[in-house]
Amino acid sequence: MPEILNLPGSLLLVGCGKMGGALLDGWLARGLPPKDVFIVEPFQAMRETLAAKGVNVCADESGLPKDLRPAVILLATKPQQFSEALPAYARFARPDCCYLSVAAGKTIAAMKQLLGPNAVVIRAMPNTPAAVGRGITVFTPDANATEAQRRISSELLEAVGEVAELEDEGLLDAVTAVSGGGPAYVFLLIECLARAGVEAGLPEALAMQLASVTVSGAGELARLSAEDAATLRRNVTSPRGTTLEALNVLMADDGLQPLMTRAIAAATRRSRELAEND
Ligand SMILES: NC(=O)C1=CN([C@@H]2O[C@H](COP(=O)(O)OP(=O)(O)OC[C@H]3O[C@@H](n4cnc5c(N)ncnc54)[C@H](O)[C@@H]3O)[C@@H](O)[C@H]2O)C=CC1
Ligand SMILES: O=C(O)[C@@H]1CCC=N1
Repeated sequence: MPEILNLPGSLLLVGCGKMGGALLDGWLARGLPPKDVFIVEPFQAMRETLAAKGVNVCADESGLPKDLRPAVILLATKPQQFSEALPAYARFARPDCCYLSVAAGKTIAAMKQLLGPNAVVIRAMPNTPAAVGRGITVFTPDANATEAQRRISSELLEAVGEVAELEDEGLLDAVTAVSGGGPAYVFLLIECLARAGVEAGLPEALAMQLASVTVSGAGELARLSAEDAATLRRNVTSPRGTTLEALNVLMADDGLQPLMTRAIAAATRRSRELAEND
């Protein structure tokens, strides 16, 4: 795990909802000192929860210390809140400060329009398993980001999971569809598997336990095994056995693949739309 205690300044979080909170929890669990974290969060109940973690919290930008010099500013409001929220943070735009955005769709160019042309912006797409150190983030740095800023951003993100850097920012819309939203599809799979179990006669609590433990166990096996997903699937599928009957349904021409392809195309399209419109 990389050392994240050596940020050359404080960390400012703008918006600490589900994604900002997942990253924060991951960083705090990995030793980021709460006193070095400043958070702007308008939702009062959330501020109270955050204050209990020992971080510095305020309701808007005017509550930040005047001499604050953040090394990294995490932008984690909804994309629809960017036009209103970001201009207040333009004053931090200096070569030694980078803005790390996790917003779906919002391009580096669009953010620089709100933060000023000299702002160093890194566009990232993480996912909520970051909260338990098992996220995956893909990021694209602004052309003006220094090597040190790329490294700091990468190390922060590596502290909560795997990281890949992409030169082609245009691919981040597909990344958003696949891994940004991916946990939601997996949770839906758990829900569907459990519901189907109930419909097959199982008690609800047992069906949910079976579905949830099976999905996390299969995920862990896929992660740790030297075999690829298709081989692991075949390993479960006995000739003339039970799994084959289910897979014949799921792998039919109108089965899971065309459905998933359509779902990912729809999310990718929406991410592209968010660049311009709300
Ligand atoms: N939820 C997820 O799984 C993922 C979300 N994202 C991105 O993360 C960003 C945040 O999404 P969520 O955490 O899901 O939304 P959220 O609604 O849970 O969090 C947004 C937070 O921003 C706060 N906020 C609103 N206006 C603000 C302002 N002017 N200044 C400071 N804070 C403000 C809200 O009170 C809220 O707590 C979005 O841009 C989304 O695209 C990216 C990857 C995954
Ligand atoms: O649904 C969304 O727009 C965000 C981006 C990826 C996951 N949640």
